[in-house]
Amino acid sequence: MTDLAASTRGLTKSYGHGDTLVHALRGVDLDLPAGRFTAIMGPSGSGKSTLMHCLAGLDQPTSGSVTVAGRELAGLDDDALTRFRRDHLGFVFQAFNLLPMLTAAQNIWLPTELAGRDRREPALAARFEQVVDTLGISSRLTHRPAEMSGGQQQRVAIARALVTAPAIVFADEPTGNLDSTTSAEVLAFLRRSVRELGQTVVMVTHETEAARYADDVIVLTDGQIASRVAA
Ligand SMILES: Nc1ncnc2c1ncn2[C@@H]1O[C@H](COP(=O)(O)OP(=O)(O)OP(=O)(O)O)[C@@H](O)[C@H]1O
Repeated sequence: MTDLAASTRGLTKSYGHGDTLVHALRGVDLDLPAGRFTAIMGPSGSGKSTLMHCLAGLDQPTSGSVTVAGRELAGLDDDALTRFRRDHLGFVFQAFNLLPMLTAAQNIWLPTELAGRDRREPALAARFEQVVDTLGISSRLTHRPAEMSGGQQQRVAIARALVTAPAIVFADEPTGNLDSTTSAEVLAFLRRSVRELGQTVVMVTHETEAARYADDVIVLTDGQIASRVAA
C-alpha cells in the first residue's frame, strides 16, 4: 500500500448561517499519497483554498476527519495546531513572503530557528545544501530579496519550506505573481523536489499549465471532488 501523506473523510466546511450559509466543502473523501506532486484545481469559489486550509490545520472543518502525517487534526486545539504546522508542514505563497532585511540564507533558516532547532544539526545542514543545490540558489544566499528576481525569490521561499523535510509542502498559487517562463522554472523546481528529495507537495492553482507539472490533479466543483486524474 502507498504511504499516505494526508487523508480526509466526509470533510465538510460551511461558513455563515441562515441566508448567508455557504457550503464550501460538501463531503470530501481524499487520499493524498506521499512523495507525489498533487494539484488541486477548480473554478473560483469551488473550495480549493478551504480544502487546503483544512488539510493544513489553518481552518477547522465543520464535520468529518482530516489526518495528516498520521495525526488526526480534529482533536487539536489552536496551540497544538500551530506546533503541528511548525513541525510537520511547509508553506509557499503567491506573494513569496520573504523578510526584506534578511538575506536569502537567513530567510531560509528563519522558521527552523523559530522552531528552536539548530542549523548545525547534521541532518538539517545536509538538507540545506541539498535543497539549495536542487533549487540552483547557492550563489544567491547572501542576497536580500530586493536584489533577486521574482523567480529567485520564490525559489528561496520554496527552499525555506523544504529545509526541514516537512511531511507536506502546501503551495497556494505559487506562480500567481510570476511570468510564464519563470512560472515554468518554479514548477519544475517543485517537481524536482518531489522526484529528487522525495518531498510531498500539494499545490492549489487555477492554471491548467501549472497543473501539468503535477502527478495527480484533483478537480473540485461546488465543494466536491468532480474528478481525479493521475499522470
Ligand atoms: N471566511 C469565509 N467566510 C464566508 N465564506 C467563505 C469564507 N471563505 C470561503 N468562503 C466561501 O466558500 C466558498 C469556497 O471558497 P474558497 O476560497 O475555498 O474557493 P476557491 O476555489 O479557493 O476560490 P478562488 O479560486 O477564487 O480562490 C466560496 O463560496 C467562498 O465565498
